[in-house]
Amino acid sequence: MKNANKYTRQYSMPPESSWNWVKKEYVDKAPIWCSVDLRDGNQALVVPMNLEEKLEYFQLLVDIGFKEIEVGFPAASDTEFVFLRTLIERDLIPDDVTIQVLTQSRDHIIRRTFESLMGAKRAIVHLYNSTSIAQREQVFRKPKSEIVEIAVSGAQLCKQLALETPGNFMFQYSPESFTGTEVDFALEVCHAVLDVWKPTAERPVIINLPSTVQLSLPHVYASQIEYMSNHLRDRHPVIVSVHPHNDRGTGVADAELAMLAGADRVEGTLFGNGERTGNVDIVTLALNLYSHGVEPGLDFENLPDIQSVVERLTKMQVGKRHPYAGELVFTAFSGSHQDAIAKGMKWREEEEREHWTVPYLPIDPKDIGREYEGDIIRINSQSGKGGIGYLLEQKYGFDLPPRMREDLGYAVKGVSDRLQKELSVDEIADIFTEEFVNLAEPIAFSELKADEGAGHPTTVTIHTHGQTRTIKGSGNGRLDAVSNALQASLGLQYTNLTYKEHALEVGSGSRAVAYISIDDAEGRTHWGCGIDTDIMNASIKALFSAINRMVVATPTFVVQH
Ligand SMILES: CC(=O)SCCNC(=O)CCNC(=O)[C@H](O)C(C)(C)COP(=O)(O)OP(=O)(O)OC[C@H]1O[C@@H](n2cnc3c(N)ncnc32)[C@H](O)[C@@H]1OP(=O)(O)O
Ligand SMILES: CC(C)C(=O)C(=O)O
Ligand SMILES: [Mg+2]
Repeated sequence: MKNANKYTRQYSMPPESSWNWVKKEYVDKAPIWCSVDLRDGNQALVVPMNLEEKLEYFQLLVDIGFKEIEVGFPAASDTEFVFLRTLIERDLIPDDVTIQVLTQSRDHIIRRTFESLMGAKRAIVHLYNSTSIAQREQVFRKPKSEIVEIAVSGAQLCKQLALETPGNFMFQYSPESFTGTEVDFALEVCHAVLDVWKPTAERPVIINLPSTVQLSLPHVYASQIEYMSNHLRDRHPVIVSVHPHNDRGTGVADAELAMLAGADRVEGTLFGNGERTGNVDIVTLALNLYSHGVEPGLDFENLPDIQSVVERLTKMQVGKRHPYAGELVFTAFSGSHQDAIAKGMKWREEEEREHWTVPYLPIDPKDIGREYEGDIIRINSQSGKGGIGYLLEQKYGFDLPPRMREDLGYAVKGVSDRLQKELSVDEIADIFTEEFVNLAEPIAFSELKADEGAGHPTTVTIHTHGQTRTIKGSGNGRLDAVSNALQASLGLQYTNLTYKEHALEVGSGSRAVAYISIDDAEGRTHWGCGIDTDIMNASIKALFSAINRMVVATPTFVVQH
């Protein structure tokens, strides 16, 4: 990059820092949440929401549990004005929800804002003007004293109109572009406004300190917030609020560190919609708290439904890697992650632990309405036996022996690699069936007859090379007898027969499944699986499957006729 010297840092550290927030390990209580989706989010949409869409969005925010909702900038347009009038006239604002409206510090805009509030039982009137060096120099072209005057005159008019308008009004002031403002000057403007509004315990004032544009690392913002919180005269009737944006990609960090530094309240939007790179994402903030065992006070138990409503109304898409909500954020494709997740889930079931500690999954996806199947483990050519076996067990009930999982794993990865695509559980089950289950080529099992006498004498009917044959054998059990008959009659050579069986509880009808491995003359292991309503037939089919895999893998072998 040739032009780095074109840029310089545009923020200032506060005159002093106590750094007390650094010593706090985590945020131990939820802040007061304020949604600004309907204002900051809406003003940044290519096509802002219409009346019906705003009404639906408002209801969504109420259902999630927001108690403070900035419903718009009523002086900005007819749609904004009519929306607020509709909320008031149709009595759509629940008693425990306070609406908030934004206004510039300009006479006619403040007056229009109060007109829009006629009949509201309660509201927060949010007044702002820009205070940063850049805005003072370039936009307003005014000295500090005149910037203070803009804020003070607006605050005075708000106070006067609040007295003249029926309803219960609370005030909020934002030194907009706070992060580009000298912190002491921001403090001076806020004090001037507070001197007009005179907050009390019964009627507190909100001082909102936005990172209108993120200019610094998050610890700088936290230090600025801490300084403001510590130096506001008469701090207690003041609610310190933050309003982070996300220009440097650290909106969440800004909000979290600001809470450690003394912020009582956070303004943000669902999934971070908002100007440029967006406002801070309240979903992420709330679920970050939740993942530390702190009740966030907002209900995201059905996040996928909330997301689809937001996407439909805003016509914006939530990214696939977006924290908590993105399609892929609980998904492990890679083998070692899948293996650890599968083992962690099993361990959790066995140990019955209270706290969630499954590797790679910061929270239980089920808590926010996500499914395990199709959400957590997905299979491509980077996947491993652990994940593949886990999926097959979860959906189809096959509890494969570990070494057989390995063989299946290679078969599945091979298909995914060849086709260059992800495979579904059903496709994995098809590969498993095709490659390992009830294989009947070149040797098919037909019938078993238990003969009389010691040593489990057995007659087996088989089909091979278009012929039906009857072969006999005996052994230390029925399966051993069948195996001996096959080895003696067909010239097969193998050793080390291993065996596992279980009932197949998934799916209709009760069936048994058996897994068998054999080692051929060169020491290679071949696995087979058999499924049948009868456990003995299942084992024999598993043996035939293993033998058939061995025969197919040994092109030089000829079945004796
Ligand atoms: C960081 C934020 O998100 S702040 C919120 C921003 N949101 C919006 O602006 C969305 C809604 N806004 C609008 O629809 C329009 O801006 C309106 C209707 C409010 C006002 O429209 P207009 O008066 O036509 O235009 P505009 O907003 O460009 O006004 C600019 C003037 O207001 C002044 N101004 C801007 N903001 C403020 C403020 N907060 N307080 C006082 N004066 C302000 C500017 O200095 C400029 O003054 P000038 O006329 O002397 O040059
Ligand atoms: C109006 C203010 C609070 C704002 O949206 C911002 O500064 O980002
Ligand atoms: Mg904003």
